[in-house]
Amino acid sequence: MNEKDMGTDLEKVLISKEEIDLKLAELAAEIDRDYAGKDLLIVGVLKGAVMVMADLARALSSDVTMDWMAVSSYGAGTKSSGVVRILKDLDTDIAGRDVLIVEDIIDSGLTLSWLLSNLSSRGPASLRVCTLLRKPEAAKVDIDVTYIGFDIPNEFVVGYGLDYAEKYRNLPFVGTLAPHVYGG
Ligand SMILES: O=P(O)(O)OC[C@H]1O[C@H](OP(=O)(O)OP(=O)(O)O)[C@H](O)[C@@H]1O
Ligand code: HPA
Ligand SMILES: [Mg+2]
Repeated sequence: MNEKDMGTDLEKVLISKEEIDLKLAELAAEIDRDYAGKDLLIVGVLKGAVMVMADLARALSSDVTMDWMAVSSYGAGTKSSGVVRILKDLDTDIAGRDVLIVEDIIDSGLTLSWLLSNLSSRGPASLRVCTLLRKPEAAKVDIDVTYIGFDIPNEFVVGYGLDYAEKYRNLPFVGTLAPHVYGG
């Protein structure tokens, strides 16, 4: 294991910090190009997207504004409950704004599907999604995602914002958890 010693909890590093940095630089260049001349608002979905937001925002050359929404659908387990709760709403009125939702992961897609319908009802000029990770095999709903970092296998991952029972978010890479940690 590199960078931080997480003992035997982690099984393997799936995506290294270097791979994440390179990918975010590519995505930022695309976003800069696509929104040139626009007044983009990026919306991070707390808490998982904190690292992606922080690093993506710094990789962008354009001026953007940032806001946050907190929703939760996972609780302490490894499965989405499908019930999404707003824990913190946006401070910004997004009517007429170009909005880009930034996520750490699309797993079942239930969180984002709910969020997209919630935010689109507020009348943004445009609404798109950027996610670092996506699990194509886990999708329960089809979501149109414009900016995707990595498609990953259907395994529970942690690190770089992603948690298991609120732990491991501060790992600088994305890794898989050893089954004994979650009783697998
Ligand atoms: O596609 P889905 O199956 O809906 O899963 C993806 C969502 O689940 C996680 O958030 P969570 O609700 O666990 O809260 P957190 O961001 O605070 O960890 C993750 O950060 C995504 O927001
Ligand atoms: O694989 C995952 N890991 C951590 N949090 C998550 N939320 C959805 N999928 C995941
Ligand atoms: Mg989240």
